[in-house]
Amino acid sequence: MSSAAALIGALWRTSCRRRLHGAPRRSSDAPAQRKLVRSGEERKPVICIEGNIASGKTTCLEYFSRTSDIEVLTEPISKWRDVRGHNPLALMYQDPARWGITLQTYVQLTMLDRHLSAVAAPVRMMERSLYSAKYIFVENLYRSGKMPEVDFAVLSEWFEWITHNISIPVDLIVYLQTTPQTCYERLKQRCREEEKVIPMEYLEATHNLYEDWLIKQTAFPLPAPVLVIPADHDQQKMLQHYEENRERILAASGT
Ligand SMILES: Nc1ncnc2c1ncn2[C@@H]1O[C@H](COP(=O)(O)OP(=O)(O)O)[C@@H](O)[C@H]1O
Ligand SMILES: Cc1cn([C@H]2C[C@H](O)[C@@H](COP(=O)(O)O)O2)c(=O)[nH]c1=O
Repeated sequence: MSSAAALIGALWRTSCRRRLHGAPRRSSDAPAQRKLVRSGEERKPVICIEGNIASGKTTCLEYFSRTSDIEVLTEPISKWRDVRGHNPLALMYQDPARWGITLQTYVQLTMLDRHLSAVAAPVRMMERSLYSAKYIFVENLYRSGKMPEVDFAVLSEWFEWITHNISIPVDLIVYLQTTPQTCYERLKQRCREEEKVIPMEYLEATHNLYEDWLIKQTAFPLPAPVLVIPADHDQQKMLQHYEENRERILAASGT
């Protein structure tokens, strides 16, 4: 893993970010805490694009990559479909109780690697995050009874160790808010082989978890403020929405 190597020689530092009065608790709010950070690098703003499966995240990232000096990191889905000749994504959809832990362990590793990789441009935009992998997908497998408790416990221990000991800065979450119906239609249109078995109920469950996390803000800590962009519209209208929100997105990221 390229970025894991970046941790070698990492420094311990004291994180002193304070919580705004009345703001929802964020996962970075722990009292002054020593965390591993990448050494010798200027910290650049990180924006995570979040949203349900097939909500339009990749399309949004493509648009920004064409029109701004932004480094775009899409999800490492090609790795989830091929790790040394195995396809943990397909295996998980075929038998979630058996392979959910396998996929989610690998997702956690590859998302961590994304967060820790060197940032080339002034701003980074990345698709999803270590946080949504845990709060949406692991949580969904567990709550739906498809992940054994012991697998959930091991993944949770890993997640908590990582987030307590490694600095994973996120400056803004952009939530592409769709209905599950919209995602279902776009999913069918995209026609990814592994996802042909996904029923509407699955998209409803992941949608509800996203809403609890990012809209109601009741489920899990927020790693950053949230900007909501309604995303049920056609592509043309979505590009307009991105344009209207460009300054807010870049301002919120501190540029
Ligand atoms: N606003 C939109 N209206 C209709 N189809 C869309 C829209 N945005 C994306 N799509 C299509 O929906 C599918 C899923 O979009 P994608 O950007 O891959 O979503 P995600 O990355 O969130 O899974 C793709 O086939 C894409 O071309
Ligand atoms: C993060 C994450 C993703 N998945 C699955 C869900 C989808 O089938 C793909 C991602 O596709 P998207 O169109 O980019 O949403 O990966 C998963 O099962 N577990 C995860 O943690």
